[in-house]
Amino acid sequence: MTTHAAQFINGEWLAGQGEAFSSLNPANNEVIWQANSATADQVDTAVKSAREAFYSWSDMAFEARLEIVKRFAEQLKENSEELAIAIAKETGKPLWETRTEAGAMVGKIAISEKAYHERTGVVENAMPVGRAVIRHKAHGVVAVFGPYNFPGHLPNGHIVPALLAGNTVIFKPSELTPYVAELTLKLWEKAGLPAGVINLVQGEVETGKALASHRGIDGLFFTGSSRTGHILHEQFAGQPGKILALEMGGNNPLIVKDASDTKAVVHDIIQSAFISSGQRCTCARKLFLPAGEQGDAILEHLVRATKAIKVGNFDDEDQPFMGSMISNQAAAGMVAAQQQLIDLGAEAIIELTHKEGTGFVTPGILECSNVTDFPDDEHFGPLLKVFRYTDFDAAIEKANDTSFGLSAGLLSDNAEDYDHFLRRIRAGIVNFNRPITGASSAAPFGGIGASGNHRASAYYAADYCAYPVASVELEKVTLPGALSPGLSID
Ligand SMILES: NC(=O)C1=CN([C@@H]2O[C@H](COP(=O)(O)OP(=O)(O)OC[C@H]3O[C@@H](n4cnc5c(N)ncnc54)[C@H](O)[C@@H]3O)[C@@H](O)[C@H]2O)C=CC1
Ligand SMILES: O=C(O)CCC(=O)N[C@@H](CCC(=O)O)C(=O)O
Repeated sequence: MTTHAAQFINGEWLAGQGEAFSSLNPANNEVIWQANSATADQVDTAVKSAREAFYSWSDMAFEARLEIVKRFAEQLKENSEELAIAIAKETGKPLWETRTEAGAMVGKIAISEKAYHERTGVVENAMPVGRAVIRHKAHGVVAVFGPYNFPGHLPNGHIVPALLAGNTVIFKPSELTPYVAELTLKLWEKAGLPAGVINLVQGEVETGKALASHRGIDGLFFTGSSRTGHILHEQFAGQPGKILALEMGGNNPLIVKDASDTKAVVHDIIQSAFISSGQRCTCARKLFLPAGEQGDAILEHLVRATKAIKVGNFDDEDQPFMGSMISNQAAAGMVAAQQQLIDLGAEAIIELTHKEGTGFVTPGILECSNVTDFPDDEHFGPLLKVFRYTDFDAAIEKANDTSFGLSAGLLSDNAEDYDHFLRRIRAGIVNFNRPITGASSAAPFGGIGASGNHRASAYYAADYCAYPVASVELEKVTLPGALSPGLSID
């Protein structure tokens, strides 16, 4: 495969002037995309073109911006199958799942329009003299960083609200999913977005560093690992004028207590732990099961159902539940993580296995109740750690024993247990009798602790895409009826 013009800067597709890099289909290592990365100079040009486009874009009426964003939604709909296939090829996720990702990208437009009005609209309040008006203004030029696991939907969740609010954007996708990013930008281009309003800089970490450290950006919206998020947070220290929104990983607990429908419990555990081959930030990593017969029965059933999970190619006619992980390296990392836990005293109830040289793994379950020195790491793959408990409060305490705080769930027939759980558990997403993956775009999406910096995305993305401006206004300069004591204006 030859290299090609993969940088979209000021409305033009340009060849990168940096190192070449490529994207592989993780199921068979076929090269599906190859190009040269953007250099720091090219990132600089992209920032300048976004700055130049800012006034004309932000001065446009909201409805005019919305019209273009809606044309993008039309493009997404017309090209949804091509996009779903691209996501599947590049990430390894099965087509049934990537079709929902393409659908979520379309859904994001109406939700972001609603959120713009409801969270950042114009509000007027009468005052004794004049009126108080709240408006919101775009920050300016913002950088969007995306992860590989939802290469379409998650960057889109920053880009759409950012553009609607009037910002101009420089998008740096994951270096593992450049192909999906390129296709998405081509749809923005077809939608007629003016030159410079969105720019794409492709590359590996060096390109990301050049963009994140560029003095010309007014903000950075990041979805990715906690490790990178923390680096960015340090880098942004001492720059209070720049907005930084961090959506990072999790080490998410799911507790089962007195739930009578074992099949439903097992279903919700599997959906929570193994969907997307465990590569969702919301995936359950720790499962708390009651000690005793009830927990034994659930575990037995879970083991049976997990062993029956179909793993396969994204385009298999008989669709698998799990596709390949993002890369051979990520898959090998899961085997290493499993071994580390076993060395610490965990027992493999089902061993996670890796088809070497590919991203394919089978799901694993580890019994970890006796591991004392448990690492607080996000293992971003299909490896579920089981803990048995006798006391509900002790289980909640252990569930909270993490620096992360993204998602958490309770499966129970007892609503009072949920009330208690909701009060005690520390997470931004807390579910009851539902899987802890599959969050709604119509709700805020974000975590606390090492999972985020209190700037939730999805429905609340509008909040970090604009700043509020408070004005006290009167049609004409008018002398007040009563002057302040000690004043005489003759
Ligand atoms: N909370 C949330 O909304 C979500 C969080 N995630 C998290 O994302 C992670 C998986 O995504 P990855 O692509 O592996 O994340 P990552 O942190 O490796 O990369 C994310 C982006 O940051 C860039 N980057 C990496 N190092 C950088 C640096 N030093 N300076 C500037 N840019 C840099 C990458 O090139 C990429 O564009 C998981 O930890 C997952 O939990 C994924 C989806 C949703
Ligand atoms: O961003 C949104 O519109 C809603 C959040 C969302 O879609 N979350 C997904 C995937 C995020 C991840 O875990 O990587 C989910 O909760 O399953």
